[in-house]
Amino acid sequence: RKDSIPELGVQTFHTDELRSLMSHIDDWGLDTFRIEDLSGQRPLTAITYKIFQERFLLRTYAIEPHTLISYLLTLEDHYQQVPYHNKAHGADVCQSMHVLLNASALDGVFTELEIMSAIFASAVHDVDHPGVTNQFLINTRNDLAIMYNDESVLENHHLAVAFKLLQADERNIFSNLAAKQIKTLRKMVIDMVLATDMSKHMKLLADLKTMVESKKVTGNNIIMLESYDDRIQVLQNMIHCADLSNPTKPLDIYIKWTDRIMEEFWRQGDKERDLGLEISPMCDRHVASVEKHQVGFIEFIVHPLWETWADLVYPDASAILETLEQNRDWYQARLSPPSSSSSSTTTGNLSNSPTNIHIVSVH
Ligand SMILES: COc1ccc(C2=NN(C3CCN(c4nc(N)nc5ccccc45)CC3)C(=O)[C@@H]3CC=CC[C@H]23)cc1OC
Ligand SMILES: [Mg+2]
Ligand SMILES: [Zn+2]
Repeated sequence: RKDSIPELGVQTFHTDELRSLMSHIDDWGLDTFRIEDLSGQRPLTAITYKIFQERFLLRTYAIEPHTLISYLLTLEDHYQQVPYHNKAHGADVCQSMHVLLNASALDGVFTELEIMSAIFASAVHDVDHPGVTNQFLINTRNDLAIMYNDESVLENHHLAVAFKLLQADERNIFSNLAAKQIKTLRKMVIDMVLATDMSKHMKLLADLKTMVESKKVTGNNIIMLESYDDRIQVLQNMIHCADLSNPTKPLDIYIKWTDRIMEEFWRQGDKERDLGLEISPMCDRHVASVEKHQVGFIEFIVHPLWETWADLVYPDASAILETLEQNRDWYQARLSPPSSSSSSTTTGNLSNSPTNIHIVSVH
């Protein structure tokens, strides 16, 4: 083929800066937003291509670079332009999964095929997300809810789109895998993406806690996973952790994700208001309590999950848990009215970075 692939997989006017950023692909807290800007709005293609190269997956599975780029560009184009569940989120969860897979407690635990399945599942896990919840699709009798009988409607749709895109020869990155490998990969990807439905959260967490209590490790603290059920359960919790990793990232990055999810929830609330439907939790922009929602999200969902994950892979996720607790304290501090002698009030958009908050004293 004549048209050669650019070094970083995407056309960019900032090759040096993008190359430098991509050299931090193994780091927690990689700035996905910066990569989105430097990659010509192709964060998912740039990040996933880099991870496939870094893990030698193109060589191991005889994947043609053109084919991988063609699949990734098309996949990326099928992420909708919604505030949060867009291609930048897909790229972020993919890179977060890549880092989680590098935990030393998981050294040599997963096969190459399981690793490729996890990276692929993360990259595709929210493709064609319409920016509304499963409950909204069910309540409005959306075609997708009819198609999937109200069960994990979005997650089933993401999977169907991801696998349909593989059917074109020029995009079939798994064309050189053995039939059995394709069968195994397909099952694992389905099991992982279906596990990103928040309605599965409590069961996932309960099973993870049970696994931690009965944890079996080798001499050098590497986890032993005998059955498929144990192996897929850990992979399901990993993609779930990656999907719920925003509050564990550096504060300035976390705040940007919060701004995006709130705008997406508020747009859903606007639709519900217009339709005369009850406005879903956190979706009413006229009763915005962004800080309260973040503290609740961390207290009830994110921290219990990450605390359990940190137990399983101890001590690998300890620093991540530390950042999560600091970020929770930051939002918590913004909750209580500023305690000062003169009554004072805060103005400006509370959920912005700290520098944007002006505390003025009102007499
Ligand atoms: C950065 O900030 C966020 C990022 C993602 C999400 C996400 N939120 N959720 C749900 C989570 C639980 N929710 C709560 N509902 C009810 N009634 N009460 C609650 C009380 C306290 C906390 C949560 C809830 C409903 C929404 C998804 O389903 C998204 C899709 C998949 C993964 C996570 C996403 C939320 C964020 O901040 C709130
Ligand atoms: Mg999802
Ligand atoms: Zn997601």
